[in-house]
Amino acid sequence: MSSTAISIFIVEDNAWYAELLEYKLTQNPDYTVRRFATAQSCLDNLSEPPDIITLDYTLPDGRGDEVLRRLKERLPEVAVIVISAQEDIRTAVGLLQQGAYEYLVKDEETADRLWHTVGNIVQQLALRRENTQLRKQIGQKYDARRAIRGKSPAMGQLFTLIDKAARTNITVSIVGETGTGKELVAKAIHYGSDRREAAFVAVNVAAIPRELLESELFGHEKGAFTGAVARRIGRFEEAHRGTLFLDEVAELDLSLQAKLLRVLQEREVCRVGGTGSIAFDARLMVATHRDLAREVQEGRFREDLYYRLLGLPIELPPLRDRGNDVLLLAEGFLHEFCQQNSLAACSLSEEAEQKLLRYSFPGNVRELKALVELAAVLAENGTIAAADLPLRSPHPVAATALTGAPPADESLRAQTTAIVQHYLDRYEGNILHVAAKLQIGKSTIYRMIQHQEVQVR
Ligand SMILES: Nc1ncnc2c1ncn2[C@@H]1O[C@H](COP(=O)(O)OP(=O)(O)OP(=O)(O)O)[C@@H](O)[C@H]1O
Repeated sequence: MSSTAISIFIVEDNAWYAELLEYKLTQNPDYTVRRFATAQSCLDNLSEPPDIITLDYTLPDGRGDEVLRRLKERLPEVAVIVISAQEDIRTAVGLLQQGAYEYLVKDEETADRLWHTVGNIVQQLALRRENTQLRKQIGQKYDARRAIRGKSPAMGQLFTLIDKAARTNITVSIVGETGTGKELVAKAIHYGSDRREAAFVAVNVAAIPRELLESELFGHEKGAFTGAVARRIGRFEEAHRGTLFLDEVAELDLSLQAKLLRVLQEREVCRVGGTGSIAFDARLMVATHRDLAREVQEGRFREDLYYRLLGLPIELPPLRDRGNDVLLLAEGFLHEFCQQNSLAACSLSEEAEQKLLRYSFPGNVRELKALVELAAVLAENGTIAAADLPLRSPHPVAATALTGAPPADESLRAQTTAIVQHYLDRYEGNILHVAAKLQIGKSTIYRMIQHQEVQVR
Protein backbone atom coordinates (compact mmCIF):
# COMPACT_ATOMS: atom_id res chain seq x y z
CA MET A 1 0.00 0.00 0.00
CA SER A 2 1.41 3.44 -0.89
CA SER A 3 1.85 6.00 1.87
CA THR A 4 -1.23 7.91 0.62
CA ALA A 5 -3.49 4.82 0.25
CA ILE A 6 -6.37 4.75 2.71
CA SER A 7 -8.39 1.64 3.44
CA ILE A 8 -12.05 2.14 4.38
CA PHE A 9 -14.60 -0.49 5.49
CA ILE A 10 -18.28 0.33 5.08
CA VAL A 11 -20.47 -1.73 7.43
CA GLU A 12 -24.05 -1.26 6.25
CA ASP A 13 -26.86 -3.79 5.72
CA ASN A 14 -28.80 -1.60 3.29
CA ALA A 15 -27.11 -2.54 0.00
CA TRP A 16 -28.35 0.54 -1.84
CA TYR A 17 -27.10 2.89 0.87
CA ALA A 18 -23.75 1.10 1.09
CA GLU A 19 -23.36 1.51 -2.67
CA LEU A 20 -24.13 5.21 -2.42
CA LEU A 21 -21.41 5.70 0.23
CA GLU A 22 -18.94 3.61 -1.73
CA TYR A 23 -19.64 5.56 -4.89
CA LYS A 24 -18.97 8.83 -3.08
CA LEU A 25 -15.78 7.70 -1.37
CA THR A 26 -14.22 6.08 -4.43
CA GLN A 27 -14.21 9.48 -6.12
CA ASN A 28 -10.79 9.65 -4.50
CA PRO A 29 -8.54 7.08 -6.22
CA ASP A 30 -6.42 6.79 -3.04
CA TYR A 31 -9.35 5.35 -1.08
CA THR A 32 -9.82 1.58 -1.22
CA VAL A 33 -13.33 0.61 -0.05
CA ARG A 34 -14.70 -2.78 1.10
CA ARG A 35 -18.34 -3.35 2.03
CA PHE A 36 -19.77 -5.61 4.75
CA ALA A 37 -23.47 -6.25 5.38
CA THR A 38 -23.02 -7.56 8.95
CA ALA A 39 -20.91 -6.70 11.99
CA GLN A 40 -19.54 -10.22 12.15
CA SER A 41 -18.30 -10.24 8.54
CA CYS A 42 -16.41 -7.00 9.27
CA LEU A 43 -14.96 -8.38 12.54
CA ASP A 44 -13.83 -11.51 10.67
CA ASN A 45 -11.85 -9.42 8.21
CA LEU A 46 -9.68 -7.27 10.46
CA SER A 47 -6.45 -9.14 9.84
CA GLU A 48 -5.55 -6.41 7.35
CA PRO A 49 -6.79 -3.50 9.44
CA PRO A 50 -8.51 -0.58 7.72
CA ASP A 51 -7.75 3.07 8.57
CA ILE A 52 -11.42 4.06 8.75
CA ILE A 53 -14.70 2.20 9.36
CA THR A 54 -18.18 3.63 8.71
CA LEU A 55 -20.58 1.77 10.96
CA ASP A 56 -24.36 1.63 10.57
CA TYR A 57 -25.80 1.95 14.08
CA THR A 58 -28.52 -0.67 13.53
CA LEU A 59 -27.20 -3.87 12.01
CA PRO A 60 -29.01 -7.22 11.87
CA ASP A 61 -26.43 -8.81 14.19
CA GLY A 62 -25.59 -6.02 16.65
CA ARG A 63 -26.17 -2.52 17.90
CA GLY A 64 -23.66 0.25 17.12
CA ASP A 65 -22.33 0.72 20.68
CA GLU A 66 -21.63 -3.01 21.10
CA VAL A 67 -19.98 -3.35 17.67
CA LEU A 68 -17.93 -0.18 18.31
CA ARG A 69 -16.68 -1.64 21.59
CA ARG A 70 -15.56 -4.85 19.88
CA LEU A 71 -13.91 -2.95 17.03
CA LYS A 72 -12.02 -0.67 19.41
CA GLU A 73 -10.87 -3.66 21.46
CA ARG A 74 -9.29 -5.16 18.37
CA LEU A 75 -8.13 -1.93 16.70
CA PRO A 76 -7.76 0.93 19.22
CA GLU A 77 -6.34 3.25 16.55
CA VAL A 78 -9.01 2.86 13.89
CA ALA A 79 -11.30 5.86 13.20
CA VAL A 80 -14.96 4.74 13.40
CA ILE A 81 -17.70 6.96 11.95
CA VAL A 82 -21.09 5.84 13.22
CA ILE A 83 -24.01 6.48 10.85
CA SER A 84 -27.47 6.35 12.38
CA ALA A 85 -31.01 6.68 11.02
CA GLN A 86 -32.05 8.83 14.01
CA GLU A 87 -30.67 11.85 15.66
CA ASP A 88 -30.31 11.00 19.34
CA ILE A 89 -27.99 13.29 21.26
CA ARG A 90 -27.56 10.95 24.21
CA THR A 91 -26.60 8.01 21.99
CA ALA A 92 -24.27 10.25 19.99
CA VAL A 93 -22.48 11.50 23.12
CA GLY A 94 -22.19 7.96 24.47
CA LEU A 95 -20.62 6.73 21.22
CA LEU A 96 -18.16 9.63 21.08
CA GLN A 97 -17.15 8.91 24.69
CA GLN A 98 -16.61 5.29 23.70
CA GLY A 99 -14.10 6.46 21.10
CA ALA A 100 -16.16 6.95 17.92
CA TYR A 101 -14.59 9.61 15.69
CA GLU A 102 -17.89 11.08 14.50
CA TYR A 103 -21.65 10.49 14.60
CA LEU A 104 -23.56 11.23 11.39
CA VAL A 105 -27.32 11.14 10.87
CA LYS A 106 -28.65 9.57 7.65
CA ASP A 107 -30.18 12.22 5.40
CA GLU A 108 -29.62 13.47 1.87
CA GLU A 109 -26.37 15.20 2.88
CA THR A 110 -24.76 12.27 4.70
CA ALA A 111 -22.53 11.24 1.81
CA ASP A 112 -21.15 14.79 1.52
CA ARG A 113 -20.57 15.06 5.27
CA LEU A 114 -18.93 11.63 5.26
CA TRP A 115 -16.63 12.78 2.44
CA HIS A 116 -15.63 15.79 4.51
CA THR A 117 -15.10 13.78 7.72
CA VAL A 118 -12.99 11.18 5.91
CA GLY A 119 -10.93 14.04 4.44
CA ASN A 120 -10.20 15.32 7.95
CA ILE A 121 -9.20 11.89 9.19
CA VAL A 122 -6.92 11.40 6.21
CA GLN A 123 -5.13 14.66 6.97
CA GLN A 124 -4.59 13.58 10.57
CA LEU A 125 -3.38 10.16 9.43
CA ALA A 126 -0.90 11.78 7.05
CA LEU A 127 0.50 13.84 9.93
CA ARG A 128 0.69 10.79 12.15
CA ARG A 129 2.47 8.78 9.46
CA GLU A 130 4.88 11.62 8.82
CA ASN A 131 5.54 11.87 12.53
CA THR A 132 6.26 8.14 12.82
CA GLN A 133 8.55 8.33 9.80
CA LEU A 134 10.43 11.31 11.22
CA ARG A 135 10.82 9.63 14.60
CA LYS A 136 12.21 6.59 12.84
CA GLN A 137 14.73 8.72 10.97
CA ILE A 138 15.71 10.54 14.16
CA GLY A 139 16.05 7.21 15.92
CA GLN A 140 18.47 6.05 13.24
CA LYS A 141 20.36 9.33 13.49
CA TYR A 142 20.89 8.89 17.22
CA ASP A 143 21.65 5.20 17.13
CA ALA A 144 24.54 5.14 19.66
CA ARG A 145 27.18 3.45 17.56
CA ARG A 146 26.38 5.48 14.50
CA ALA A 147 26.10 8.90 16.16
CA ILE A 148 28.74 8.66 18.84
CA ARG A 149 32.24 8.24 17.49
CA GLY A 150 35.07 6.88 19.57
CA LYS A 151 37.25 3.78 19.91
CA SER A 152 39.19 4.65 23.05
CA PRO A 153 38.69 2.33 26.06
CA ALA A 154 36.69 5.05 27.83
CA MET A 155 34.26 5.20 24.91
CA GLY A 156 34.00 1.40 24.84
CA GLN A 157 32.79 1.51 28.45
CA LEU A 158 30.41 4.30 27.53
CA PHE A 159 28.72 2.20 24.83
CA THR A 160 28.22 -0.64 27.32
CA LEU A 161 26.56 1.77 29.78
CA ILE A 162 24.36 3.26 27.05
CA ASP A 163 23.10 -0.23 26.14
CA LYS A 164 22.38 -1.01 29.79
CA ALA A 165 20.59 2.29 30.34
CA ALA A 166 18.50 1.80 27.19
CA ARG A 167 17.22 -1.57 28.40
CA THR A 168 15.63 -0.15 31.56
CA ASN A 169 13.88 2.94 32.82
CA ILE A 170 16.50 3.85 35.39
CA THR A 171 17.23 7.56 35.86
CA VAL A 172 20.52 8.47 34.24
CA SER A 173 22.86 11.20 35.46
CA ILE A 174 25.50 12.30 32.99
CA VAL A 175 28.52 14.30 34.07
CA GLY A 176 31.11 15.84 31.80
CA GLU A 177 32.68 19.10 30.71
CA THR A 178 30.90 21.32 28.22
CA GLY A 179 30.79 19.88 24.69
CA THR A 180 31.70 16.30 25.68
CA GLY A 181 28.45 14.93 24.22
CA LYS A 182 26.12 14.70 27.24
CA GLU A 183 22.97 15.51 25.26
CA LEU A 184 24.03 13.19 22.46
CA VAL A 185 24.38 10.33 24.95
CA ALA A 186 20.97 11.10 26.47
CA LYS A 187 19.39 10.99 22.98
CA ALA A 188 21.16 7.73 22.15
CA ILE A 189 19.71 6.16 25.31
CA HIS A 190 16.21 7.48 24.57
CA TYR A 191 16.20 6.34 20.93
CA GLY A 192 17.65 2.99 21.92
CA SER A 193 14.91 2.43 24.51
CA ASP A 194 11.27 1.34 24.37
CA ARG A 195 10.32 5.00 24.72
CA ARG A 196 11.69 5.91 21.29
CA GLU A 197 8.22 6.41 19.76
CA ALA A 198 7.43 9.17 22.27
CA ALA A 199 9.15 12.53 22.65
CA PHE A 200 12.65 13.34 23.86
CA VAL A 201 12.21 16.68 25.61
CA ALA A 202 15.35 18.61 26.55
CA VAL A 203 15.32 21.53 28.97
CA ASN A 204 18.44 23.54 29.69
CA VAL A 205 17.86 24.69 33.24
CA ALA A 206 20.58 27.32 33.04
CA ALA A 207 19.10 28.93 29.93
CA ILE A 208 15.63 29.66 31.38
CA PRO A 209 15.09 32.61 33.74
CA ARG A 210 14.52 31.39 37.28
CA GLU A 211 11.03 32.87 37.58
CA LEU A 212 9.82 31.07 34.42
CA LEU A 213 11.38 27.70 35.09
CA GLU A 214 8.64 26.29 37.32
CA SER A 215 5.94 26.95 34.72
CA GLU A 216 8.24 25.66 31.96
CA LEU A 217 8.69 22.35 33.78
CA PHE A 218 5.25 21.85 35.31
CA GLY A 219 2.99 24.03 33.10
CA HIS A 220 0.50 26.66 34.20
CA GLU A 221 -3.22 27.35 34.16
CA LYS A 222 -4.70 30.36 32.41
CA GLY A 223 -4.36 33.46 34.64
CA ALA A 224 -1.83 31.81 36.99
CA PHE A 225 0.36 34.92 36.68
CA THR A 226 0.55 38.07 34.59
CA GLY A 227 1.11 36.96 31.02
CA ALA A 228 -0.38 33.48 31.47
CA VAL A 229 -3.04 34.15 28.83
CA ALA A 230 -3.73 30.49 28.15
CA ARG A 231 -3.19 27.12 29.76
CA ARG A 232 0.18 25.63 28.89
CA ILE A 233 1.30 22.11 29.58
CA GLY A 234 4.75 21.71 31.08
CA ARG A 235 7.75 19.75 29.89
CA PHE A 236 7.00 16.84 32.24
CA GLU A 237 3.61 16.38 30.57
CA GLU A 238 5.11 16.89 27.12
CA ALA A 239 7.55 14.06 27.79
CA HIS A 240 4.72 11.65 28.72
CA ARG A 241 5.77 8.10 27.76
CA GLY A 242 9.08 9.55 26.56
CA THR A 243 12.14 11.09 28.19
CA LEU A 244 12.74 14.38 29.96
CA PHE A 245 16.36 15.52 29.83
CA LEU A 246 17.27 18.20 32.37
CA ASP A 247 20.55 19.73 31.28
CA GLU A 248 22.64 21.73 33.77
CA VAL A 249 20.53 20.35 36.62
CA ALA A 250 22.95 21.65 39.27
CA GLU A 251 21.77 25.17 38.43
CA LEU A 252 18.27 24.55 39.87
CA ASP A 253 17.67 26.82 42.85
CA LEU A 254 16.85 25.25 46.21
CA SER A 255 13.12 26.00 46.10
CA LEU A 256 12.71 24.34 42.71
CA GLN A 257 14.86 21.44 43.88
CA ALA A 258 12.26 20.86 46.63
CA LYS A 259 9.42 20.97 44.07
CA LEU A 260 11.24 18.63 41.71
CA LEU A 261 11.83 16.17 44.53
CA ARG A 262 8.14 16.15 45.41
CA VAL A 263 7.15 15.64 41.75
CA LEU A 264 9.55 12.71 41.42
CA GLN A 265 8.32 11.10 44.63
CA GLU A 266 4.63 11.49 43.78
CA ARG A 267 5.03 10.91 40.00
CA GLU A 268 2.52 13.75 39.60
CA VAL A 269 2.85 17.39 38.60
CA CYS A 270 0.71 20.31 39.64
CA ARG A 271 0.52 23.12 37.08
CA VAL A 272 1.29 26.61 38.44
CA GLY A 273 -2.07 28.09 39.49
CA GLY A 274 -3.75 24.69 39.23
CA THR A 275 -5.46 22.72 41.97
CA GLY A 276 -5.36 19.09 40.81
CA SER A 277 -2.38 16.83 40.15
CA ILE A 278 -1.58 15.22 36.83
CA ALA A 279 0.16 11.87 36.68
CA PHE A 280 3.05 11.62 34.23
CA ASP A 281 5.16 8.79 32.92
CA ALA A 282 8.41 10.34 31.80
CA ARG A 283 11.84 8.85 32.18
CA LEU A 284 14.28 11.32 33.65
CA MET A 285 17.85 11.95 32.59
CA VAL A 286 19.94 14.77 33.98
CA ALA A 287 23.29 16.26 33.08
CA THR A 288 25.72 18.64 34.65
CA HIS A 289 29.30 19.78 34.24
CA ARG A 290 29.60 20.12 38.03
CA ASP A 291 30.53 17.57 40.67
CA LEU A 292 27.07 17.08 42.18
CA ALA A 293 28.41 15.34 45.31
CA ARG A 294 30.49 18.43 45.99
CA GLU A 295 27.47 20.68 45.38
CA VAL A 296 25.70 18.63 48.08
CA GLN A 297 28.62 18.96 50.49
CA GLU A 298 28.68 22.70 49.98
CA GLY A 299 24.94 23.02 50.60
CA ARG A 300 23.94 24.09 47.09
CA PHE A 301 22.18 20.86 46.17
CA ARG A 302 19.74 18.81 48.27
CA GLU A 303 21.13 15.48 49.32
CA ASP A 304 17.76 13.68 49.00
CA LEU A 305 17.33 14.96 45.44
CA TYR A 306 20.91 13.99 44.62
CA TYR A 307 20.19 10.37 45.54
CA ARG A 308 16.92 10.43 43.55
CA LEU A 309 18.70 11.70 40.48
CA LEU A 310 21.93 9.73 40.65
CA GLY A 311 20.43 6.51 39.19
CA LEU A 312 22.96 5.20 36.70
CA PRO A 313 25.84 7.69 36.66
CA ILE A 314 27.67 8.11 33.35
CA GLU A 315 30.86 10.13 33.25
CA LEU A 316 32.00 11.49 29.91
CA PRO A 317 35.74 11.91 29.65
CA PRO A 318 37.11 15.19 28.30
CA LEU A 319 38.27 14.95 24.70
CA ARG A 320 41.94 15.43 25.72
CA ASP A 321 41.73 12.07 27.55
CA ARG A 322 40.44 10.15 24.54
CA GLY A 323 43.75 9.70 22.70
CA ASN A 324 43.41 9.09 18.98
CA ASP A 325 39.63 9.58 19.12
CA VAL A 326 40.49 13.21 18.40
CA LEU A 327 41.62 12.25 14.89
CA LEU A 328 38.76 9.81 14.38
CA LEU A 329 36.27 12.53 15.27
CA ALA A 330 38.08 15.16 13.21
CA GLU A 331 38.02 12.95 10.11
CA GLY A 332 34.33 12.16 10.63
CA PHE A 333 33.37 15.82 11.01
CA LEU A 334 35.49 16.76 7.98
CA HIS A 335 33.88 14.11 5.84
CA GLU A 336 30.36 15.18 6.86
CA PHE A 337 31.06 18.86 6.41
CA CYS A 338 32.61 18.45 2.94
CA GLN A 339 29.68 16.29 1.83
CA GLN A 340 27.03 18.64 3.18
CA ASN A 341 28.69 21.64 1.54
CA SER A 342 29.60 19.94 -1.74
CA LEU A 343 33.30 20.52 -1.11
CA ALA A 344 35.95 18.18 -2.49
CA ALA A 345 37.04 15.70 0.18
CA CYS A 346 39.91 16.94 2.32
CA SER A 347 42.24 15.34 4.81
CA LEU A 348 44.55 16.35 7.67
CA SER A 349 48.27 16.81 7.09
CA GLU A 350 50.69 15.12 9.50
CA GLU A 351 51.43 18.47 11.20
CA ALA A 352 47.72 19.26 11.55
CA GLU A 353 47.18 15.87 13.21
CA GLN A 354 50.02 16.54 15.65
CA LYS A 355 48.62 19.98 16.44
CA LEU A 356 45.20 18.49 17.23
CA LEU A 357 46.70 15.75 19.38
CA ARG A 358 48.69 18.30 21.43
CA TYR A 359 45.79 20.68 22.03
CA SER A 360 43.79 20.57 25.30
CA PHE A 361 40.30 21.28 23.80
CA PRO A 362 38.60 23.15 26.62
CA GLY A 363 35.43 23.17 24.49
CA ASN A 364 35.79 19.42 23.82
CA VAL A 365 34.04 17.79 20.85
CA ARG A 366 31.99 20.89 20.05
CA GLU A 367 35.18 22.90 19.70
CA LEU A 368 36.87 20.24 17.59
CA LYS A 369 33.89 20.16 15.22
CA ALA A 370 33.90 23.93 14.75
CA LEU A 371 37.67 23.94 14.32
CA VAL A 372 37.85 21.34 11.57
CA GLU A 373 34.85 22.81 9.74
CA LEU A 374 36.64 26.16 9.61
CA ALA A 375 39.83 24.39 8.53
CA ALA A 376 37.95 22.69 5.67
CA VAL A 377 36.96 26.13 4.41
CA LEU A 378 40.47 27.57 4.79
CA ALA A 379 42.37 24.58 3.36
CA GLU A 380 44.03 24.70 -0.06
CA ASN A 381 44.32 21.68 -2.37
CA GLY A 382 42.31 19.34 -0.16
CA THR A 383 44.92 19.16 2.62
CA ILE A 384 44.52 20.80 5.98
CA ALA A 385 47.78 22.36 7.16
CA ALA A 386 48.58 23.16 10.81
CA ALA A 387 48.07 26.84 10.00
CA ASP A 388 44.48 26.15 8.94
CA LEU A 389 43.68 25.21 12.54
CA PRO A 390 43.48 28.45 14.51
CA LEU A 391 43.20 27.41 18.17
CA ARG A 392 41.02 30.15 19.55
CA SER A 393 39.45 28.81 22.73
CA PRO A 394 39.83 30.61 26.02
CA HIS A 395 42.94 29.12 27.54
CA PRO A 396 46.05 30.68 29.04
CA VAL A 397 47.60 31.45 25.69
CA ALA A 398 44.49 33.23 24.45
CA ALA A 399 44.24 35.15 27.70
CA THR A 400 47.76 36.43 27.31
CA ALA A 401 47.05 37.53 23.79
CA LEU A 402 44.00 39.42 24.96
CA THR A 403 45.18 41.20 28.05
CA GLY A 404 48.95 41.08 27.89
CA ALA A 405 50.84 38.81 30.29
CA PRO A 406 48.38 37.41 32.83
CA PRO A 407 49.08 38.23 36.47
CA ALA A 408 50.93 35.24 37.90
CA ASP A 409 48.35 34.60 40.61
CA GLU A 410 45.32 34.77 38.31
CA SER A 411 43.52 31.42 38.01
CA LEU A 412 42.46 29.89 34.69
CA ARG A 413 38.85 30.46 35.74
CA ALA A 414 39.44 34.18 36.33
CA GLN A 415 41.08 34.47 32.93
CA THR A 416 38.24 32.61 31.25
CA THR A 417 35.76 34.97 32.92
CA ALA A 418 37.75 37.98 31.72
CA ILE A 419 37.72 36.68 28.14
CA VAL A 420 34.00 35.98 28.12
CA GLN A 421 33.28 39.41 29.61
CA HIS A 422 35.52 41.04 27.02
CA TYR A 423 33.65 39.39 24.16
CA LEU A 424 30.23 40.08 25.71
CA ASP A 425 31.13 43.78 25.82
CA ARG A 426 32.58 43.71 22.35
CA TYR A 427 29.49 42.03 20.83
CA GLU A 428 26.99 44.03 22.90
CA GLY A 429 25.77 41.09 24.94
CA ASN A 430 24.94 38.88 21.92
CA ILE A 431 25.33 35.53 23.69
CA LEU A 432 24.91 33.36 20.60
CA HIS A 433 27.55 35.35 18.79
CA VAL A 434 30.01 35.18 21.69
CA ALA A 435 29.40 31.45 22.11
CA ALA A 436 30.11 30.91 18.42
CA LYS A 437 33.19 33.14 18.51
CA LEU A 438 34.71 31.41 21.52
CA GLN A 439 33.44 27.98 20.48
CA ILE A 440 31.86 27.32 23.83
CA GLY A 441 28.28 26.28 24.65
CA LYS A 442 25.81 29.12 25.09
CA SER A 443 24.69 27.44 28.30
CA THR A 444 28.18 28.04 29.70
CA ILE A 445 27.65 31.77 29.17
CA TYR A 446 24.11 31.69 30.59
CA ARG A 447 25.51 29.92 33.63
CA MET A 448 28.23 32.52 34.09
CA ILE A 449 25.61 35.26 33.89
CA GLN A 450 23.39 33.43 36.36
CA HIS A 451 26.30 33.16 38.80
CA GLN A 452 27.12 36.82 38.21
CA GLU A 453 30.59 35.94 37.01
CA VAL A 454 29.97 38.05 33.88
CA GLN A 455 27.38 40.65 32.96
CA VAL A 456 25.55 41.82 29.89
CA ARG A 457 25.99 45.60 30.09
N1 LIG B 1 31.52 11.14 20.43
C1 LIG B 1 30.92 12.00 19.59
N2 LIG B 1 30.79 11.66 18.30
C2 LIG B 1 30.23 12.53 17.41
N3 LIG B 1 29.79 13.76 17.73
C3 LIG B 1 29.90 14.13 19.00
C4 LIG B 1 30.44 13.29 20.00
N4 LIG B 1 30.40 13.94 21.18
C5 LIG B 1 29.86 15.13 20.95
N5 LIG B 1 29.53 15.26 19.63
C6 LIG B 1 28.97 16.46 18.99
O1 LIG B 1 29.52 17.59 19.71
C7 LIG B 1 28.54 18.61 19.89
C8 LIG B 1 28.31 18.88 21.37
O2 LIG B 1 27.67 17.76 21.98
P1 LIG B 1 26.54 17.93 23.11
O3 LIG B 1 25.69 19.10 22.85
O4 LIG B 1 25.89 16.59 23.28
O5 LIG B 1 27.50 18.26 24.37
P2 LIG B 1 27.10 18.63 25.85
O6 LIG B 1 28.09 17.93 26.73
O7 LIG B 1 25.65 18.32 26.08
O8 LIG B 1 27.36 20.21 25.86
P3 LIG B 1 26.90 21.34 26.95
O9 LIG B 1 27.51 20.94 28.28
O10 LIG B 1 27.48 22.60 26.43
O11 LIG B 1 25.40 21.32 26.97
C9 LIG B 1 27.29 18.13 19.16
O12 LIG B 1 27.33 18.62 17.84
C10 LIG B 1 27.47 16.60 19.17
O13 LIG B 1 26.76 16.02 18.10
